[in-house]
Amino acid sequence: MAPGGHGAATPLFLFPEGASMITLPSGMHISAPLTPQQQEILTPEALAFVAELHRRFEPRRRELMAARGARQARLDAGELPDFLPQTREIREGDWRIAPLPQDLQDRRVEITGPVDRKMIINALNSGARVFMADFEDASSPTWENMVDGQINLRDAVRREITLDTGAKSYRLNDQTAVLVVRPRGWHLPEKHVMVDGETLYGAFFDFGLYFFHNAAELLARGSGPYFYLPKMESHLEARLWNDVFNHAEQTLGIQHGSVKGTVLIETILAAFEMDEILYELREHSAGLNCGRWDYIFSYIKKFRQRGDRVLPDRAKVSMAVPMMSNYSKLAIQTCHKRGAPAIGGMSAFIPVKNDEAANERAFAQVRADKEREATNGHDGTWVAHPGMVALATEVFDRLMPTPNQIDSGKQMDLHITAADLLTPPEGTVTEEGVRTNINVGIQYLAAWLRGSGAVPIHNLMEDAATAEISRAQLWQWREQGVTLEDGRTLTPELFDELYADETQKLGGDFAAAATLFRDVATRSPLADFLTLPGYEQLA
Ligand SMILES: CC(=O)SCCNC(=O)CCNC(=O)[C@H](O)C(C)(C)COP(=O)(O)OP(=O)(O)OC[C@H]1O[C@@H](n2cnc3c(N)ncnc32)[C@H](O)[C@@H]1OP(=O)(O)O
Ligand SMILES: O=CC(=O)O
Ligand SMILES: [Mg+2]
Repeated sequence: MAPGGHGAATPLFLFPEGASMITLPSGMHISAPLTPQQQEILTPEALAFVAELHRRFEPRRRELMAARGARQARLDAGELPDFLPQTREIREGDWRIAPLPQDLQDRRVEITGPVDRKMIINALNSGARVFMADFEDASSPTWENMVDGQINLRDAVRREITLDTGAKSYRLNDQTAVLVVRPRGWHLPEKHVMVDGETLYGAFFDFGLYFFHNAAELLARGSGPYFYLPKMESHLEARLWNDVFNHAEQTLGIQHGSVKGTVLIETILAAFEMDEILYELREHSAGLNCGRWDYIFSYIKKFRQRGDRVLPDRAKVSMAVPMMSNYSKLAIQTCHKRGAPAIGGMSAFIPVKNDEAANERAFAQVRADKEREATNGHDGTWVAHPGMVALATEVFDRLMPTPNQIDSGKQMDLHITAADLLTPPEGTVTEEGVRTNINVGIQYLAAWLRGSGAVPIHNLMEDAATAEISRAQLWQWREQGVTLEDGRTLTPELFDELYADETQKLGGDFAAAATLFRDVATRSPLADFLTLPGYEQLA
């Protein structure tokens, strides 16, 4: 326990200049400077709420992370995932999630983006039905990004968010997107905050602060505290979120069931527990989403030791390959059986400046992706850029004339087996694929270390999930000594040669990122997330 114990309040001296002394809840320490604006978010009451989340739920979070490790050991030993025998009754039972609130009935286009002030305003004004404000894949978790993101969201909820850059002035339109917030996943610490001598985890920090400051206000404005829940690997992890929601509602006197969570099915293990995840959250559920990029990453990570589960070049693992299409159709079927929306995923194509032909190709790729999703039965989709909102809206308006397709009957006759989810697609690994992963991974990490969590690289949106694919593929290909399309084996020596060539092309500015990237792409055992060693280096 930290000095002061539970009984006494802990004083904190703040810096830089102009900062005052605030009182922290007993047992809490913050090792970061706070601006006066940040103190409006990190109030003693809000921090006490967050500390209580830690005290109640941290032991279970830790157990669940240990369970992930134990499961990985079984997968490394050759076990394959399957639907759980012990939850058969839930899968076969006749139940539905609680009715959706009015403003989550029609989610045909959702824009995502970091919690940056300008981008929040642009996203809310973009014409999308929903904006997912992201503390996760799209954000580098610097202290400033995380705390200033809370300031920005508080102002957005109250429609007081503005920005004047000198060049341009930003204000909210009369009609704006519904706000949904994605807190960090269960695995990511918030190293600047300690409670009773233990590190606080990002999920408690992000959820707790947003809920504390905004839940009542959102409800008073006819919306609610809505969340996207990332990177879960089991229904027990969903149960923990549900218990956090119950506790948060009770503590602040918010009506039970007001919180709505949309779970990203973005791990191969969660794909086997979609019914169970919806069931755990049934009073707080707003459906599922196909987080395709982390899903691919998870497949590689979970089967890292298996030569029979090696994926081809990243660019060849599209949503059209059977394993990905089966996963998305199973999500649609599972959700619709339970009265829940099944939201599609993110095409990485973004508008291309100064190259009309490439721009047209990007739009054609996004159109094809959204048409596939709408035709299959998804109830909405994600776009990465305001320039793609109109296109995705046109596709869903054309192919989904109703607010959602929950009662469409699409995919209801489908029978997806474990093999349908697990069989890797055909395709080769090429030298170009190896080089691209090295190049993009290093460029992304360099941006991330500078505080940008989503960046355009080679005309594609790159974020933490896509970077994870790059480095996990390299790790597995090198570890397995994969045979390249040209017949060569990817030995450590060949990897070193290609790596040296790519880093030399990038130049010295990328040295720190290159060193970190090499570490997470080659060191054994494979790091669970590149953001964990990365976070140690983040200012
Ligand atoms: C795997 C997953 O988890 S997907 C979800 C997580 N990933 C994301 O959310 C990525 C979101 N997208 C982005 O961050 C950005 O679109 C990027 C980084 C890919 C490209 O950004 P930029 O290079 O700045 O794009 P560009 O220069 O074309 O932007 C034009 C305008 O649109 C704005 N814009 C671009 N993307 C977004 C967005 N997602 N939300 C809000 N505004 C946006 C820019 O801020 C800029 O505004 P301005 O004209 O007022 O200055
Ligand atoms: O979070 C989304 C993903 O694709 O990963
Ligand atoms: Mg993701």
